[in-house]
Amino acid sequence: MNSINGGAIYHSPSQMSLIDILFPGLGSVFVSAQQLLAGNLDSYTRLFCTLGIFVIFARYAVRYFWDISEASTIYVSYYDEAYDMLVDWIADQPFVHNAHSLIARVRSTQRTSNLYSTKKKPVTFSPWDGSFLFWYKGHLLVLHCQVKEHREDLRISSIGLNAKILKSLIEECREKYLKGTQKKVSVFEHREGEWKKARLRPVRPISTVIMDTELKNEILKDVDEFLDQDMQGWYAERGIPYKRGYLLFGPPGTGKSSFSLSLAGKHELDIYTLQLSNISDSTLMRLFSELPPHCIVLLEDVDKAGVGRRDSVDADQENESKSAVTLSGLLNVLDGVSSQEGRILIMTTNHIEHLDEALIRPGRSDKKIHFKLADQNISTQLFRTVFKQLPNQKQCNQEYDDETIKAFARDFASKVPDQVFSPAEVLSFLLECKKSPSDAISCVESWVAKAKI
Ligand SMILES: Nc1ncnc2c1ncn2[C@@H]1O[C@H](COP(=O)(O)OP(=O)(O)OP(=O)(O)O)[C@@H](O)[C@H]1O
Repeated sequence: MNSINGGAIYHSPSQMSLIDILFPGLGSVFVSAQQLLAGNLDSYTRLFCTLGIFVIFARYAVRYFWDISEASTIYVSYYDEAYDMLVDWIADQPFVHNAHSLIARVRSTQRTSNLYSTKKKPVTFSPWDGSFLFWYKGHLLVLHCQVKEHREDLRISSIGLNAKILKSLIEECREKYLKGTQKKVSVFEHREGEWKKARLRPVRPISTVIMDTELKNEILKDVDEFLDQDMQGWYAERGIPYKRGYLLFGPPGTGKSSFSLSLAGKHELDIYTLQLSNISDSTLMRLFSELPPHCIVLLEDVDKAGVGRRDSVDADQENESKSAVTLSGLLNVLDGVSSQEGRILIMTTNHIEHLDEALIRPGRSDKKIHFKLADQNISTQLFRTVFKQLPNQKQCNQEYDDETIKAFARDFASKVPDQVFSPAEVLSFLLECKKSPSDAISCVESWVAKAKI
């Protein structure tokens, strides 16, 4: 109900709030319009009221025009890497600062440029759950963010039926993203049955993974050959599935995961990693069918999943409660047509003896690589890795030249018993003494004595 008192117009509160709920901002437009019509405002107030009405109507008009006009749209699913590309690009756009609905993320894994940020817990903002207008190369575009069950799908629209400008935007996002992920390995994990990029890891040079040199070269050559450009055709002509499998086995801390990551970095491949202990056969099948061509699939600790030896009844029963993936489910996936061509499978285990023969036979595990505890050679190389002189870096041990470090390394290694400590343990000790190679040598015997107890 309206009432007029001394020239002022009042609306009943319930009426105004209903208008505001249905059309945010429109209530105040009505008030201003009524006051204008009543003609009881001074000239400044009238000007402000007119401008206010114009702005608010313009906002509704743009939205209305957008809705009725023909628009081109590109949809980007949360589970597609294009989502990461777009979100990474959006976070740097000026329109983010004016967005009315934002999500704050601490060191989001999607962002590429924050990887080495020195700021503690950097927060990034992205538009969230709403529609946002922005200009791109002279075109007015709208970004729609739709939140569904804690995830968000994105849509970008432009006026007109030609999607060229949208494609050009996505291409720009892709280029920026690829620049940001250079010299890094993208690690994908499964989330709710879909692959999702979980993190970016810096490429670790394969030379820093210390193992038997001959064995390392043999594996690297095998992978090089497999990934050779002509190889896909070679396999196809012979009707052999184009895939390769490696089983890395050995005690914890011997470099199996490090080797897998380095290999991915060397060949610029992404890693798709799976813990078999928390997925079902059908999810496994689906995830394998969605792998891109040319990637590394890393199945870590396969012995811990429910895929132990068939002849071990106790182990099977114990495993059944731990995992929904069955041995036959895994074998089907490894052999099946759903497995992408050109994929490299790496399985790791601390207990090769717990694995079924079927899983480790050639064709599924083409090469079995034993990662061993540290011997003299590995200890020597680890020492040299920690204390080597690097150009353009502030050195902790500038007083020692390469020859001296080599001699120290031999001395150090002679004091570390063979096949007792993992490379991870030796490395951890060396890092404690990283400022002084001579301390490493003088303290190693007492460390060995203590660590062996
Ligand atoms: N052979 C090695 N050469 C260089 N560094 C190594 C080596 N082995 C282990 N390390 C170091 O030890 C740490 C643990 O290694 P990693 O995770 O690769 O071992 P793993 O064999 O995969 O262990 P797990 O079986 O427990 O998964 C890493 O930080 C890595 O740098």
